[in-house]
Amino acid sequence: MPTTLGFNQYGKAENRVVRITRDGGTHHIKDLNVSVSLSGDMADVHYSGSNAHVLPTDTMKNTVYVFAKEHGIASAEEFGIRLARHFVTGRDAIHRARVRIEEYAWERIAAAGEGEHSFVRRGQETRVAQITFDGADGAWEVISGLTDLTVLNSTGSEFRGFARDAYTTLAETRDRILATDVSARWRHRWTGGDVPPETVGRTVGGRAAGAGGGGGAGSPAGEGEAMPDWNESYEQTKSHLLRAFAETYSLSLQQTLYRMGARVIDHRAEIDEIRFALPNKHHFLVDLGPFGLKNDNEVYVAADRPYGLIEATVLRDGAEQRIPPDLTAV
Ligand SMILES: O=c1[nH]c(=O)c2[nH]c(=O)[nH]c2[nH]1
Repeated sequence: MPTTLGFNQYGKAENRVVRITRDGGTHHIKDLNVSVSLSGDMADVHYSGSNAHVLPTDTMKNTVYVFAKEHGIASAEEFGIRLARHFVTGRDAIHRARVRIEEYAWERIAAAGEGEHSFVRRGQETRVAQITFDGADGAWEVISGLTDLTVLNSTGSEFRGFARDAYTTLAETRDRILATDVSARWRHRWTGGDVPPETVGRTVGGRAAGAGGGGGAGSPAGEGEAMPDWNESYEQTKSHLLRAFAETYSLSLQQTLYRMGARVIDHRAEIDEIRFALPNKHHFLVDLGPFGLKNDNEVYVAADRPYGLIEATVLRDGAEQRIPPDLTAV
């Protein structure tokens, strides 16, 4: 039966890298989970088993660790850009690279008294980034985001006036708990331009680091948008999300979602699109009547499932919708 190879990519998933930067007795920590996927001229390995174009996934893993040593990790985005550019510009057979990164945050234990090298894992959100570089047109796509940013408003939320059918039993409420684990991805307008200096062709331990070739980044320096300050952009975006959640008097989680997205688009010029998946973490009032007690919005049961799942994209006017609908795929 005739068959053809469809879209394919390969890489090393979940390279866990912890980079310590020593500044005298003060240490800084970056803790990432990096997944690399490459695609390009890979028909032969699938059809005939020739590995001539196949850079081993083991090499990708090594590259992650060597780049962490040599360049440090200024931000997940910058690290991902450096890796994606290296793979695409370093080898003719690789046409496209996608680098996904999760970053786990650590906070200093201030009162440790043991020097500045003790940390406690921050229990808040996980920061994520996905960098895609297409060598054919030199286009970069940087999507940043976060998962599991858990937030709760203990009042200022209603849900009423909803559609009803024969199966509707939900009571209207003018005062409920609104809680969610924010999962959001935002796409930066930046698509190339002032990429940091090329590293392909430099030497590592006396050996050539890349397989030659390369040339510069995807787009000539100076063209296009300035590259954002990724860390500043992340912190500001997170802060706008939190403030919009807190400041919106909510008529539904859908409305709150839209306000959160619109606030980011309004305040952050570098972001064109933001997508959310917000579980509605229901809190139900406990019936304390059997005990002769009134429950004046004081005692709730936090249900873990089922949960409502509210998903939407908010776009700058004229921007294209490019973040995939399923956020677990980004
Ligand atoms: O904010 C909400 N949106 C809904 O669509 C919905 N549906 C539901 O049962 N409760 C809620 N709450």
